[in-house]
Amino acid sequence: MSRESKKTCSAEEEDNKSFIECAEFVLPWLSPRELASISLTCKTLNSLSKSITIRRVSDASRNLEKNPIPFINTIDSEPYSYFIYTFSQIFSSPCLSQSWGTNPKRNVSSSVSLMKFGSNVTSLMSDSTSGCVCKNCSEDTNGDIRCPCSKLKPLSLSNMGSDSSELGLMTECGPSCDCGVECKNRLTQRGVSVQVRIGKDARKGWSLYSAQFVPRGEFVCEYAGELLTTQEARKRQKKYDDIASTSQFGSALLVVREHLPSGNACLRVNIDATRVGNAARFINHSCDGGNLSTVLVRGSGALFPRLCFFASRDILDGEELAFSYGEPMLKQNGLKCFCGSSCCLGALPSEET
Ligand SMILES: C[S@@+](CC[C@H](N)C(=O)[O-])C[C@H]1O[C@@H](n2cnc3c(N)ncnc32)[C@H](O)[C@@H]1O
Repeated sequence: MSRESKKTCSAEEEDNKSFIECAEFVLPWLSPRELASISLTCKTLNSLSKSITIRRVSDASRNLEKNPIPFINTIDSEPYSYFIYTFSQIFSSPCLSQSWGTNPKRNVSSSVSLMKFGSNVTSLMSDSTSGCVCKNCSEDTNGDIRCPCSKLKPLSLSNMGSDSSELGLMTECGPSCDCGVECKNRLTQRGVSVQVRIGKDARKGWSLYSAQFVPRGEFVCEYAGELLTTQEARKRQKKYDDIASTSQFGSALLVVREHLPSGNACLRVNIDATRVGNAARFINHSCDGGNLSTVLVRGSGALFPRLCFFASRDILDGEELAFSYGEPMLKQNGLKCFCGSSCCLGALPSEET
């Protein structure tokens, strides 16, 4: 090979390298449809798109959780479910975006969105004076947390129209406390705490399974998503109902009501995990209450409580995770329930939002 053609060749290689680098940066921001269409334009982009799909399938959490959360679909050809990942609740915003499937060897990660979501979470504060000044709240010999933040008086609660006794209340250190994320009184603030995987069921769609033994009482995960005003929640629910009436579509909008002991509703929290959420958006309903209990967790200085799931009994490795979406108030166009429990009522609970 002449010196001239060697030179041209290495210039081409350089061009190709920067093309791939540029594509590696841009492609993880694309939706599955955009990724599929761009993969048709050239061989290089096709193989890059395939590797991005493989990375997406291997971890729904985009490296944001301690353990990867893989998708396993043996039912049809949909490789993964596309949504924006957040490990806690965030204020809704029309223009959220997040990359997914970047090459872990390159220094292009989801950290931009993580920072964005992180600041969004801390801005959900009521005041900065109610927290503790402990440096790291510790447990006493009985296993109780020694911290003023874990001693707030519980309110009585109800969620999604269900019986008030079903929803517990916990208080933790929050954004206005001095202690850090490793504090013992921040059990529910470190993301999904057990190993899980997302599988597909022929009738229920995507479902969340435990990938380890989980003892009764253990914290599993938060129900993360967009916090909506009631007006926005009603608007979205209507849109979701319309879509569900003509196609197989599962929304993930939960309404939680917090009551005063008198029984009058005092706070309503609308969490929509349909577009932005975490692994909990894949937890299906079970008429027998499933294996998860719901607990509202209030953090000192936080404006809104967070909805968290704890194991209501021992959960075996491979078991599907489920909870009760609430009382069945059957609508004419209500979705069929396939929970398979002996007390199944045949329809999913659906409340007027
Ligand atoms: C929070 S999402 C759960 C994840 C959902 N399966 C998916 O594919 O994304 C709620 C939706 O899942 C479906 N679903 C949940 N529990 C179900 C059940 N027991 N039987 C049938 N469908 C169920 C319904 O479509 C419901 O609107």
